[in-house]
Amino acid sequence: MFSLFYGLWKYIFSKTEFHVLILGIDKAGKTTLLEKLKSVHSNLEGLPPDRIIPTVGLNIGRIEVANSKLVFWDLGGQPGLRSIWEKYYEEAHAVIYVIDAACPSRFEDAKSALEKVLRHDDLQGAPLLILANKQDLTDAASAEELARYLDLKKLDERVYIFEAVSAYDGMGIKESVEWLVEVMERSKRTEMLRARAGVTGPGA
Ligand SMILES: Nc1nc2c(ncn2[C@@H]2O[C@H](COP(=O)(O)OP(=O)(O)OP(=O)(O)O)[C@@H](O)[C@H]2O)c(=O)[nH]1
Ligand SMILES: [Mg+2]
Repeated sequence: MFSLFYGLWKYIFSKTEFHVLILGIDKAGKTTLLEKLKSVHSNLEGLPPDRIIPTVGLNIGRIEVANSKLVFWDLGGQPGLRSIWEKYYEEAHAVIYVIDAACPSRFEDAKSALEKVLRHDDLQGAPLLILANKQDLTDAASAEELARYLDLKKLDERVYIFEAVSAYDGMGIKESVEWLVEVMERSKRTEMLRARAGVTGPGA
């Protein structure tokens, strides 16, 4: 009896943990975004932009939003490091794909790297948040312009959105994370990952 109540208590009060991959080509602003996410959503001060160096390994950031814990995995985007991305796909609930919206000469590279991510079987059904970053710069493309440019095919049933953000001043970041949490909570991908981890209802 006790274990039934304990199971129920745990089920109701434990926060769901979501793993979110932050991908994008080098210099898109992924690590700067991660640091801003931490300062917007927790009391922790993130690293200031001038202390951030290009990522070679993995940066991890944790925040809590409403009833959920989010663990972000930020990977390096240099061409030689992109082959590491797929090692994290299986465990990811969702993907944030960051693009430097002020650098049109790299849109093609960003597009083909994203298409490759979307083709991978291990990311099937993962919700996708595409960020048109660096909106603080006057020549940055808007979310709509970027969406038109990328003209993504093969999104099939995937839930996705384009958002305009600035990892410098924080524009659009709160709304983006709220969207992500909402879609992850009701995504089939989350159900699938839960089932695989053996997490079920109160009896578990
Ligand atoms: N103006 C502006 N610059 C930004 C913004 N976000 C990042 N940057 C700058 O863009 C450059 C690259 O930022 P990073 O966060 O290191 O980029 P990254 O995507 O993590 O790069 P890799 O780790 O090499 O994959 C740095 O000079 C940042 O200061 C932004 O929102 N606005
Ligand atoms: Mg980085």
